[in-house]
Amino acid sequence: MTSPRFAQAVTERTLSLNTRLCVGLDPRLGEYRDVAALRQHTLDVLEASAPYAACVKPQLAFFEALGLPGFTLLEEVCAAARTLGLPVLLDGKRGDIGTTAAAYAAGWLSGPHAGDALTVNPFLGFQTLTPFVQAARENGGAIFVLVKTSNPDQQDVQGQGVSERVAVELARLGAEESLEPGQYASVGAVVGATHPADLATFRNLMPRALLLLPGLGAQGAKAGDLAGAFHSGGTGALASASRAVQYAQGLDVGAAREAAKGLRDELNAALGV
Ligand SMILES: O=C(O)c1cc(=O)[nH]c(=O)n1[C@@H]1O[C@H](COP(=O)(O)O)[C@@H](O)[C@H]1O
Repeated sequence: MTSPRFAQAVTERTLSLNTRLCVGLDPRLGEYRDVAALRQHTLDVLEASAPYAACVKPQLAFFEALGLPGFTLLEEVCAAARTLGLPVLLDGKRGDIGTTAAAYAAGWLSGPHAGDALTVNPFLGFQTLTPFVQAARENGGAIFVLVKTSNPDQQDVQGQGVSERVAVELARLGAEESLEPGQYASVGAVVGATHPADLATFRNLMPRALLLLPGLGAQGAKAGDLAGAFHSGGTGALASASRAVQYAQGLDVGAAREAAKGLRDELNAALGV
């Protein structure tokens, strides 16, 4: 097992740049006149928001929807992020049985389009997480497993204690890793920023997991409500916004930069850091 490089890089960036913001890239073809314009704007938003971001989270669905040009753009985004020093968390929410899970893990955590981390769906059972956990640990990468998603109807499937059961399993996986104080495991968790009342509970259930908190901005979550997800000093969680940055004011890249800066500042103000 190598040291959890992704978690470490994010934490170092959080502390050195004083930011807990994850910038999501969800490039929607309908916003642009063509793929070339989408490509340029996506790369411009990445560069403009990078100084305020602890990591970047490309949503694979929007790249896959473009076909081959989408995969080319994804490679460009990953390369640009690395140049900017930004860790890349691919949002794919993958999950499947046995060898298929292994193929997803190989593809997205070590293949040609790989990121540093990947979101993973645990619905098929805890054993199906194993190839993802192994790949993350072998590469020093990370996975972020869905615990309680940001959408209101998550309750249909994730209610009745299911989210808590997943959290307990992720805590068990995290405890397998030998970590220095202040380090986070290669197994993280997704907990919607739209559930502020539950954040402290999940923080306590998974003390060594980095928490990804999507839903900031467009889904109504407020930076001021997220303190329960963080450890003292403002580490341990990443609040994520996609549309609220990328399309803050249409395709205005300056507005995207200001939106990222504003969210970073609001998060810091709420945490007193
Ligand atoms: O894993 C995610 O990032 C994720 C989990 C979740 O519970 N809710 C959620 O919205 N997301 C993703 O985060 C992004 C949210 O986009 P905005 O609502 O525009 O910020 C989308 O790419 C979603 O797929």
